[in-house]
Amino acid sequence: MKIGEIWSQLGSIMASIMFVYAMFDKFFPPHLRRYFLKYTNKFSTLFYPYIQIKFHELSGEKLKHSETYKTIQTYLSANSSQSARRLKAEVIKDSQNPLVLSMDDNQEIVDEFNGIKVWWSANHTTSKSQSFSFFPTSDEKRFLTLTFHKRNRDVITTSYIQHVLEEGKAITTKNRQLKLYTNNPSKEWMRYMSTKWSHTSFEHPACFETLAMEPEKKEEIINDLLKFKEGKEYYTKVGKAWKRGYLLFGPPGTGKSTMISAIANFMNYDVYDLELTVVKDNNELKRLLIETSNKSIIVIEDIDCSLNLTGQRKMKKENDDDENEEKKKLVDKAKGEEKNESKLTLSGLLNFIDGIWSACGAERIIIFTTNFVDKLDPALIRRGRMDKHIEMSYCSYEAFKVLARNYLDVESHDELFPVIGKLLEDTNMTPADVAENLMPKSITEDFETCLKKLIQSLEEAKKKLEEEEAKKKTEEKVEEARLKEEKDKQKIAQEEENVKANENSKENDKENGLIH
Ligand SMILES: Nc1ncnc2c1ncn2[C@@H]1O[C@H](COP(=O)(O)OP(=O)(O)OP(=O)(O)O)[C@@H](O)[C@H]1O
Ligand SMILES: [Mg+2]
Repeated sequence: MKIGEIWSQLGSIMASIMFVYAMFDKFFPPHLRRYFLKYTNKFSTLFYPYIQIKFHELSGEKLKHSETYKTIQTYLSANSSQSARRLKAEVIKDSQNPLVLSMDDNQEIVDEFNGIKVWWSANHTTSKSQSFSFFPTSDEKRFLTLTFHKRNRDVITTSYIQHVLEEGKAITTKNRQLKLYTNNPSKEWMRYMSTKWSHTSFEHPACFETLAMEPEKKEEIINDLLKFKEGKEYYTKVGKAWKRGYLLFGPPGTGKSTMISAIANFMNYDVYDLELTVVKDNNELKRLLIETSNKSIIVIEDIDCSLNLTGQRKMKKENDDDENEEKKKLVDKAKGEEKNESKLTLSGLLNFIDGIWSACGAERIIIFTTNFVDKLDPALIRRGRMDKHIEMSYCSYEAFKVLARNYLDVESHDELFPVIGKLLEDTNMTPADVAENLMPKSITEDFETCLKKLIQSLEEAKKKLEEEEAKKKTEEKVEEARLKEEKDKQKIAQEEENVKANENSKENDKENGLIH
């Protein structure tokens, strides 16, 4: 018989005694009751070498649902679905696995930690509500009981419980359905909602395995993310806010947005897609920031197009050395606007990134994307703000191999892969275009047809590029010839002028009698 069962039977005996005790409550004088309790307790502790800890479902004065109870339940559910005989099924909101199985009441499961055995059981007590109500409810109290030998008290109360809570939290985070938040109110009524963000579930399937880019570069990003995720102590030690900024830049279709989704899935973070063009002023930006949660990614796509932030910054700089009255007036105006926070400004955005931003949250990543990195104000993308600059480039051979595996399940092809590799070197094709060519358009298209289709596209692209280069060269030559002609003309004109000037001077000399 299991330890838990033995002691649950002993418990029933004790309960029967207590019942008898309760029945005769009225007839026992109080001092006899005290003796009875004292000796029954002594009796049980003498022979009972186990310690029990109860974790109640409802806790605190207001009987709120206990987070600890939920976390332990999550930890146990992984174990109980295999070992408990009677299970309870629950549907959990916002979870990737909405159906959660946990052990049913009075079931018991065994867990092991560093070679120590412990027993968990799910229990409940029911007592009828004494107070009058139109909707009588039975007062049911649920709790989980942890039983362990008293010789293991220290390990269990310090390390084991900590381990259970950490594991439970990790499982909750892993199973959490990610959310995609946006501040772009698509519906008019949303403008009047108290919260500035609306959300939907984030279900983008992108991941690092399917992201096409050079393996070393990918590895470097993954390592950077892992270091960030596990960097709580490090960031505290160096006195830096636990945040990291990434700048993704490159031509359209090179995978910047796909990379953001891959990062979100890898880190298990929610995504806040911040649309700056609809943010009224700096105050609204602050409010939006305060409403974001930890473990999240704040994304500003196409930062170069979002606002004319560069202009304002430049105006401010120019003021330092330029005395021009007109400019000064403009700068004062911009400063006034910043002061009143009546507009969204570059300094507002910089504050968003490293001012109050640092103080009101942890474990957050901010990502900017742009097609034109040179257009951005250096202040916006300097290290410390945007810690890592990642260039998303045209499709390389290594990136193509990832796409071929994703789209065609092909790892290599002796004949066609080298041709594609060579053509990719000679052209600038984005991973988006390569992917489009590789995608079978009908069930009759096999992988070789798709690879040949890509080769054809690459050859066309190469031809186009060569034609463009040839055209450019011809134009350059024409321009060169035009310049040469102009120069020659100028030279001839100059020479003619010189001859004329010479003749004039000779004539003058003749008139003056210097030449006979
Ligand atoms: N590096 C890549 N790896 C895998 N797929 C990619 C990659 N780049 C592009 N793609 C494919 O091309 C599509 C477009 O890519 P994506 O939207 O990520 O490009 P982008 O760089 O964000 O472009 P834009 O600058 O126009 O926003 C994606 O849906 C994806 O299927
Ligand atoms: Mg994009």
